[in-house]
Amino acid sequence: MRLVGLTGGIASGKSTVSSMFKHNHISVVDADIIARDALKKNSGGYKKVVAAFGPDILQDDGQVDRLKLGRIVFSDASKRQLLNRLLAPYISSGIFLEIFKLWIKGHKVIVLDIPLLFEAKMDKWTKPIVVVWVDPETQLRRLMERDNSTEEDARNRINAQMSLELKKSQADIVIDNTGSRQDLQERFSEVLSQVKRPLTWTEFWLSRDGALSALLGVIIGVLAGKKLFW
Ligand SMILES: CC(C)(COP(=O)(O)OP(=O)(O)OC[C@H]1O[C@@H](n2cnc3c(N)ncnc32)[C@H](O)[C@@H]1O)[C@@H](O)C(=O)NCCC(=O)NCCS
Ligand SMILES: Nc1ncnc2c1ncn2[C@@H]1O[C@H](COP(=O)(O)OP(=O)(O)OP(=O)(O)O)[C@@H](O)[C@H]1O
Repeated sequence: MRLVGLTGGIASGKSTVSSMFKHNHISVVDADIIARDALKKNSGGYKKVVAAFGPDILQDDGQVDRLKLGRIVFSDASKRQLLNRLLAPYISSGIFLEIFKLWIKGHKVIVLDIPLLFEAKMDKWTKPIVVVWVDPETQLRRLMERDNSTEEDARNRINAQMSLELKKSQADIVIDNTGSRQDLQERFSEVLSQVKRPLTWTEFWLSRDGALSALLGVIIGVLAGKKLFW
């Protein structure tokens, strides 16, 4: 099994690239969706977060007001670390559960779309690591346009993450998404062929089919050994 890490900065284009993988029938595990589930009303993560941040972060319907919580944690590093600490166990177990479900189904290449791949030290599980990079001005403009946010809010969110330059330096593959969507599509086609190249032996043994072949080999070996000795 090949676990491809897909990461980048906020609004650098991870979800756009992730949709391209899905269109090409490659499974994607989306950490943002798992993180959203971890904050759903009455879940374990929700209870811990409400206990720590107080009922002021709730909407009238009892759900977490994500905009409000976002404003708090993206402008205060210690509160952000607290939120990360509370949700991390739910997010990582959610990611591993999704990987396991796809492994059972026999998927051989799985893309992990994890914004905080490096920050959460999950990069050690993935190879290759694809970083979607964008120049700082384009990143700020796209973020403000997409979220309809002020420059201050957008800068706070960008500064809450490890620098995109550092992420780029630790990548196996960099996708520069500063240009047009057409440019991105062209670069994506090159990356897709790298991601889909044949599995290495190690990756094969880690896949469901590889593990079953190994098990079958052991069973045949044991049976053949028994026949020889009895
Ligand atoms: C603070 C929250 C409620 C804000 O929700 P909101 O709907 O406004 O944003 P959303 O969840 O869609 O995240 C948008 C982007 O923000 C960035 N981001 C999210 N959480 C963090 C964080 N803790 N630190 C740095 N960047 C973050 C990511 O690039 C993400 O793609 C939410 O982001 C959250 O619960 N974050 C903590 C969980 C987490 O770490 N998520 C990232 C998954 S690896
Ligand atoms: N090449 C491009 N040209 C123009 N707009 C783009 C391009 N790529 C992405 N966008 C737009 O930029 C915005 C950010 O992209 P996207 O949502 O894919 O980023 P992201 O990295 O997934 O963000 P987040 O970290 O918040 O999840 C979106 O509005 C998207 O439509």
